[in-house]
This record gives sequence, C-alpha cells and structure tokens, in this order.
Amino acid sequence: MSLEELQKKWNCKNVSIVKGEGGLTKVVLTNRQSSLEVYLMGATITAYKVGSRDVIFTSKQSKFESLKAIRGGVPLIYPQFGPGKMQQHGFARNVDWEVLSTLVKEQEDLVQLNLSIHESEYTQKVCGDADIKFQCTFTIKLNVDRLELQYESKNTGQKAYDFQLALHTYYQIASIHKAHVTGLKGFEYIDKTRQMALTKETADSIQITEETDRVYKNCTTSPLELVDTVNQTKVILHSPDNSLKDVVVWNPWIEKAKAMSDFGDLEYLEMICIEYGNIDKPIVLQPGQTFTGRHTIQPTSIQQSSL
Ligand SMILES: O=P(O)(O)OC[C@H]1O[C@H](O)[C@H](O)[C@@H](O)[C@@H]1O
Repeated sequence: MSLEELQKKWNCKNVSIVKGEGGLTKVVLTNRQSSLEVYLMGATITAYKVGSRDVIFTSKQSKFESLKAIRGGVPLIYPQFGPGKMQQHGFARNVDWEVLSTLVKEQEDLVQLNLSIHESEYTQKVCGDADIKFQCTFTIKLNVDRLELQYESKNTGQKAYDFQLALHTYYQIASIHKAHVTGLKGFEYIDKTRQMALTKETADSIQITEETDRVYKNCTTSPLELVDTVNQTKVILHSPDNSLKDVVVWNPWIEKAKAMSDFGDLEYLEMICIEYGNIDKPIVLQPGQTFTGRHTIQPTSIQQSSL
C-alpha cells in the first residue's frame, strides 16, 4: 500500500502515518500526555515520550533502510535470539509489517495499533524451512501513563516449530554512571562476556561499569526498575502475566560502541538495553497454537509511584 493509501485508511485524530527517516513509513500515535513513533520496517518503536521526557533511546547514527535493523528503539527479536542457524536475531526486526487495525478510546486516553507479519519467501529463506508458517501480531497500547506491548505468534502451518523472542528495548538515560537496575537479585544469569558462565546475581542494584551482556533467567515474577538518579526518574518494567520470562541487560561499553558503524562512539553513556523475552527456553508451537507475550513499560519519577 502506498503512503497515501495508508494515510487515507488509518489517519485520525490520534494516529498519523508519515514518511520517516530514509523515506520509510512511520506511524505516530498521540494521546493527551504521551506520544510514540513506530516504523513499519521491523515494527520498531523508535520514540516514546511522556510529556517532554524521552523514554526510549534511538541512535543518531542508525541507518533507516529496508531489511536493515534500526539501531535503538524496541527492535523485535524473533524467531532466534543472537547468532545461530539463522541470521543474528532472526527476521522480525528487518521485514515490513502491515497495519492490521487501530483502536482509539478517547475517554480512557488509549491509542492502540496492531501490526502483523506472516511467512514470506524471505522469512522461509532465513528459517531454511519452507514449511514454517506463522502469523505474528505486535500490539502497541499507548495509555496515559504506560505502554503495553503484546507479541503474539500463531503457528498457521502443519509443522511444529520453536522460537525465541525478545523486545530489545533501548532506554534513554542521562548517564550510565548514574543509573541502575533493581529487582534481579537472587536470579541466575548467563554471562555472554564471560564464556556463557552461569552466575547468581548478588547485587540489590546493578550498576554498569564495563561491557555487559547478560541473560537473566526466569526472573520476571516481580517488576524491575530502571532508576536514573540525574533526572530523578525511573521506569517500572513488567511482564504482568509472566509470559516473557527472561531479561537481557546489555550495554556495549567503549570498544564495542566504537566497532558498531550504526552507533555513536559515546552513545553507550546514554543508553541501556533491558530486553524482556523468552530466550533460555524456546517456546514450542504445535500447528494451530498461539503464544502471547506481554510487557509493560511505566515511566515514573523517583518520588512518585506513577506520573
Ligand atoms: O548488534 P545487534 O545484532 O543489534 O545485537 C545487539 C546485542 O543484542 C543483545 O543484547 C545481545 O545479547 C548482544 O549480544 C548483542 O550484541
């Protein structure tokens, strides 16, 4: 569908479809207090603002090109996390998604967008299996004080398959030296910077002081908090039904930042990734089965429990 056709079909008071960076199509959602931008390429949210506060980090060096993952925002990692038999992090973050529906409930200040993909020649090539058939739906609910995200994967084929999933969220922070994450004490993590060593978290709050790449396992029964002591803000993160079980904490630090062509040398100072997903134990879907993963992102201040 052309940009004009998309605009004609979906534009309304709270939803507008525009040409974004690199000429790629972007959907902008707004309500009384917040706004959100999401590219159809990869269904990647690249901005989420509450008032004037930027919650999400997107690199100024990011490329905005078809089939190339956006650096920053909330890339969708599916059906494989990291390297493996497929390309790094699968295909969901670098294919074009379609707008399935929108919903606006003005009285509740809710603006909802549903995006979807299904198998294509490209996804079958990446999977190396023409029998894998699926429909995935990514639902974004922009509420007045929080963002609710839902990733649904349905096996529409005749063959069972398994997948990993992650919402690879990059958060904007004032300084990595003055931010910390709480809620992970007592959980085991796979340390990807130390030959996948399995380690138990002993810290009440995690402060990043070096390259950090950890998969915390089965740790989402209670919310986590990302605290920014410069801005006096925090973000409360949760998988309310515990459907997304693992959490990745990632910061590339100095050398990796320099090595990434789509990331500024000093940008590691102002971001941290906290990625909710199912990584340690892939989800198995029989024909006809559906998996739904839910995640909430609630920006608040340090003083208040909500804005
Ligand atoms: O460069 P990308 O493919 O976007 O991956 C960026 C990062 O994603 C995750 O956080 C992984 O745990 C890291 O190992 C990886 O470096």
